[in-house]
Amino acid sequence: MARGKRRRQTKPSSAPDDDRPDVLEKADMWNERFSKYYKAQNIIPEEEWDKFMDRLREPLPTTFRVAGSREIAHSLNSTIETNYVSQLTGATFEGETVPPPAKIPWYPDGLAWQFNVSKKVLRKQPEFRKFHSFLVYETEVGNISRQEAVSMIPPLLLDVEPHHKVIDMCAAPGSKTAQLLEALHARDTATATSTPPGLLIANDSESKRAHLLIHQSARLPSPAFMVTNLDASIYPIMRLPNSTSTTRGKVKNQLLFDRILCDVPCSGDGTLRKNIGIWKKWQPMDGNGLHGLQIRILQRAMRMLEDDGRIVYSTCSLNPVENEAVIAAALNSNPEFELIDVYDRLQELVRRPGIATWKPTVDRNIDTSFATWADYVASLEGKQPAAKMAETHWPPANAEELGLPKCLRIYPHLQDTGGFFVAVLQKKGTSKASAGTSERKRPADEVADANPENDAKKAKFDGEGEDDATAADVTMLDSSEQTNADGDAAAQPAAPSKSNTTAQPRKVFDTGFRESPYTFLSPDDPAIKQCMEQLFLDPSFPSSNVLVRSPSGETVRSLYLTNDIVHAVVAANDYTRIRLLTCGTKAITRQEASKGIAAQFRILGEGLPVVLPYTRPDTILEADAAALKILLSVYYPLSSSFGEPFRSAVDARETGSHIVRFPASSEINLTHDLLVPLWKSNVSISMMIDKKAKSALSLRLFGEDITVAAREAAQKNRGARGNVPAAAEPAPEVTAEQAEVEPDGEEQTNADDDTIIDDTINDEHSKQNS
Ligand SMILES: C[S@@+](CC[C@H](N)C(=O)[O-])C[C@H]1O[C@@H](n2cnc3c(N)ncnc32)[C@H](O)[C@@H]1O
Repeated sequence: MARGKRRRQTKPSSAPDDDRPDVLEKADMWNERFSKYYKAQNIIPEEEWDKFMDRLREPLPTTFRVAGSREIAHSLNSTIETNYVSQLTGATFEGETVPPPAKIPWYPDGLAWQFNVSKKVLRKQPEFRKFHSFLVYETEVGNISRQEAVSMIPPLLLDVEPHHKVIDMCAAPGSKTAQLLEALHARDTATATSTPPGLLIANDSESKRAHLLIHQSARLPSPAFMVTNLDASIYPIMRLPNSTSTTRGKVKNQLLFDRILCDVPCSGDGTLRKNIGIWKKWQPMDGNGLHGLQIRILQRAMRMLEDDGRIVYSTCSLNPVENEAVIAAALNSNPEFELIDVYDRLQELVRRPGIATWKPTVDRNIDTSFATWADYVASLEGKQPAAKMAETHWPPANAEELGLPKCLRIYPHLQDTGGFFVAVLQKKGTSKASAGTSERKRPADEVADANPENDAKKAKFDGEGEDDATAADVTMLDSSEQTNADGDAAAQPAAPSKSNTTAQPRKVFDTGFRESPYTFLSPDDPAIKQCMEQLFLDPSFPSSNVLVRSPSGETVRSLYLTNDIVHAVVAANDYTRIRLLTCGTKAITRQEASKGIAAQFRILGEGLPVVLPYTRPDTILEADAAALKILLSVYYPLSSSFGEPFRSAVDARETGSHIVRFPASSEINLTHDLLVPLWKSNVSISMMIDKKAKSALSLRLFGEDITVAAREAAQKNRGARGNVPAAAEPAPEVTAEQAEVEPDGEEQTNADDDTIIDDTINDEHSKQNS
């Protein structure tokens, strides 16, 4: 049976290559210090210890979440249930039954799944191989998110609503960010993106990882999204313009957040089942060393929270020093906060309560003999304590009063998951999940804190006196110390103003920051007018929220759409100070002039859901399943390849960007209308979505990949295997003129190149502390 198949075993000398990742030397899955440390913490009952350790040595099941808008998610979920689970039920491999995917019992609406098969089964068992291709392609287009089950918990407990201002303090690579973005977009339909009134800022201090967030978010384009690249422990104050401010922070017009996720960097020992290298490397001083940063990030979040807001703190570590000790220290330094009891949430999730006693080790050999910090200091007889030890590593005297059992501890042996810790915090006296901004009077201690004399003692981040982090809370970092991607400190010119833009020139704070400026176009900018005309956009198009990424806005190439609050934040803050990597969604691009066609704007594949609500409905072309099949299987079909009435409708159009609708049809398993951008050249048309999206669509609708890319890949594979190629595939009819616009995205892939089990993008802890 499958569990036995997945158990890691000593590697037999004849093990085939494709089994290697599942096979480990037994000695690699033992760490004396780990066992000694966690036995001392008494977090696992004695009678469960062996089960706990055994489960840690087993590979983690593959888990995924059905993502995207509610409508799309539910229809894809029923495809999984009806098409795949039924086919996979009773599947066998090498004489043994392989269990089909099963729903994760506690995930809302049954939208998360898990399955437990080896790579060998995925590659060689025909039904699983097909399911695997489906998962790879749907992941590529953002309809499925491969994510560890426990990692799905924090966003669920944050209860994000479309009007919330949300920040994900340590967001990369972004699996939780994607969940938060989906919650913000809960009102999206199957075809169109809503424009939520709220905002999500995803932040990560590591530049390369922060760029991953941009890649990830392209899967769910949002006008409400921003990415910043800052140290979360000293996250600067952001302002809102006077007219937009709905908040009453200590600093005038400060942007405060309704929801904050602190999924902090941690030792990651809860991911042992996935990151097996941790068995060798684990040592307790890593957790001791991260404890201070973890506290500072949480304290910073507390200062950025709206009165009735909510913070979720999480780690994938089992170590109380990174968990309860951090919560206790943060609560004691901010007594206006409390833990929320979430025991009534996600009821089928088996969890254990947080603990109020633990024993930090003062060295790597697991010396947990000191009951208190005072005992430890006394033992030093005047010598300096070890650098990594602080009083907050120990349980505080008031640990029992802090309600630490309200935290959630997830252990691998309880429900076949990774290990995880989650705590939910709010300000005292505020309701659990209240929505909107608060009219509650600020507590007296906060009013006292707002005293300018107190502020004078506050540490400064950017020299403007904007940061309200106390010196005790933060490690100071001069902006010049913040590294940019290139480590280069070349000066960036300030964004010059231009008559037709709304951007004002501002001081450049971080001269090492090399991103291009964000310039909002004036609503009557000629480029916007031209774009609205060419793309048949309705006057309701939010032309005041269109930005370009160029110093003065004169080279209008790609147009980004934002919502009002993102516009307000960009307008009121210097983008270099907040190290803004992206904001809004890239929706439209200018197609440079080519033979016979003047430069024109076109809608990007990923931008269509955002632009669609503003497109005049009478300008959308209608087509049928036969036309879709041609558009998927040929790169640049001639209009004469299509049947009527689509053919005449296309012929009647000008060259340029158009939108086509394929109505829902049970004939091809199309549960909702499908809308895609088209490009019409002089003689042909092409569908402007990337190759992977085409393959995903083809698999979903026709049960096979009929795309040119798949045929080419199959031919290449046959060639590589030295087989005589099958009869030549019909070559698409392409001329140089037809090929003037490439469908979005250049990547060409074969489902077999990519393994859902090995999704390194989502391997959130492998590099987090690098
Ligand atoms: C646990 S991972 C986050 C995983 C992410 N939330 C997800 O679900 O995909 C922690 C992240 O914190 C980032 N990080 C480390 N120190 C940081 C700091 N001082 N400020 C902000 N981010 C930090 C790391 O680069 C890493 O990406």
